[in-house]
Amino acid sequence: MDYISTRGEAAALDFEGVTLAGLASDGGLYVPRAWPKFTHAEIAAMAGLSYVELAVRVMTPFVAGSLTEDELRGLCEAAYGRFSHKAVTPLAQIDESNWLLELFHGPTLAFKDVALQLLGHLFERFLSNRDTHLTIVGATSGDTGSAAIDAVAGREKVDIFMLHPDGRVSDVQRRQMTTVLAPNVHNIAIDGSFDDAQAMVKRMFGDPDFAGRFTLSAVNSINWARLMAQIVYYFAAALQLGAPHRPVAFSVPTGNFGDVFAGYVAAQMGLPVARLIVATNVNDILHRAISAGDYSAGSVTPTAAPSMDIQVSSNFERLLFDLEGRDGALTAARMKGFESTKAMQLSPEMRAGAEALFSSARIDPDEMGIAMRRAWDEAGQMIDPHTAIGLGAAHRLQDAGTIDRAIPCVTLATAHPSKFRDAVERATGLRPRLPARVGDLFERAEKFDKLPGDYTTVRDYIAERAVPARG
Ligand SMILES: Cc1ncc(COP(=O)(O)O)c(C=O)c1O
Ligand SMILES: N[C@@H](CCOP(=O)(O)O)C(=O)O
Repeated sequence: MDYISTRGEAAALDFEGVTLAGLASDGGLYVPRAWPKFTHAEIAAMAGLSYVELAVRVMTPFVAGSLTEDELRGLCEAAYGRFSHKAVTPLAQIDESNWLLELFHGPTLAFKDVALQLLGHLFERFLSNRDTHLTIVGATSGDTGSAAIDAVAGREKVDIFMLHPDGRVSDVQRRQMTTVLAPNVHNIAIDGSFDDAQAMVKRMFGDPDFAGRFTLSAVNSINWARLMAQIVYYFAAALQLGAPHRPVAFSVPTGNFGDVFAGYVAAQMGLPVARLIVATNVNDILHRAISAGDYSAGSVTPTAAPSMDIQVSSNFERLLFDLEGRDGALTAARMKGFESTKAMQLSPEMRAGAEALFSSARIDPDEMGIAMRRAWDEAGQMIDPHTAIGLGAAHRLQDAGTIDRAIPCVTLATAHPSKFRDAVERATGLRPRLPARVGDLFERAEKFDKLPGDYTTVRDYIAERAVPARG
């Protein structure tokens, strides 16, 4: 399998190459040259497999040439052995038409663990034969940071520099990052939003004074390996609900468009996905893009679902590339236009292409609260604000008849409610308890530095501490 850049200029790489590179050198994102396909019979034969075996089946086409099936199995066993539920991503039914896909049984209680636990092992495997020290630079609105830090803390040959927006992550999220005192972990709180942090990270990859001095990599969903691992749980959920003999819809709380793009890939691979609901909070660029073709970034409004307080969604570029007929030059021109004006209109053909699979909804705070209370009152399920936005969107589109109630609809439960205790308590009057596995999080010392939201200051801070590339 080889991978090409959405902007058409960077050299094609194999799976090992894209995992270590993170972002393509032309500023684009790597995607497989063609989507691998499974037949109906191949998907039917996946029913009943353990999560690890399913992961091996689904991901083998993507890693071909870089890992053997047995090597991939070993890495998946190590990654998913740390989950607290045997099913890894269990399903919970909440009414006749709706299910929650619980993606929060990993070490840091959010869906990011599913991909980042594996990514930590992939880095170690690919670095084992190289005389290279990896410098990971990442941006987080809370969950990617904690999951990535857990996955790489203490590993040799890796340093991680994680930027989070100061004061805009929950106390649990912040402490899950800042109480990890391993010497290879560097937390930076920047004055600004997640989008500011993400823009700085992307700029570092393209900055010759910086990128040329270090071996940079990414843990954000710009790194293809992140998305690859997230495809698996769409298969896991759909197979349990009758796929491939029955289509299944998914509602996905969305910020950087990574999780829902993994669902899109599952559909390209042959999984019968009836519909993908793009569920946003008031930071609704993706809802406007899907429903009206308007991909224009406004300013970011802090909300009770802070991990989705995003107005520039990295992975939308991967969808644009497909909607543009996989034309790298057209995609590059679109993205450069967006980078300078912060606005982009989708053509009628692109809108039609997106609408064939995606629907969207923007869920405001009161509707989010209603979804939380309803899940608790009707199904005894305490859900986090992000999950509530997904579930609220599913309810809205079912009530409108856009999603047929006869089709099972799976909302991705992306975080454990205890990560957002204050928001859950405000909405429901119930305060979720922290699971025992987070231990003495609130007794531990924190370590992080605060920096202004200024690119040069942040870049120089990292450059002073990172290990230079050899040779
Ligand atoms: C809890 C939670 N839900 C949803 C999202 C949105 O996922 P994505 O950015 O992949 O769209 C995030 C962060 O990305 C998150 O941390
Ligand atoms: N919500 C995310 C934002 C970063 O998204 P990513 O999926 O691209 O890493 C977070 O929790 O940090």
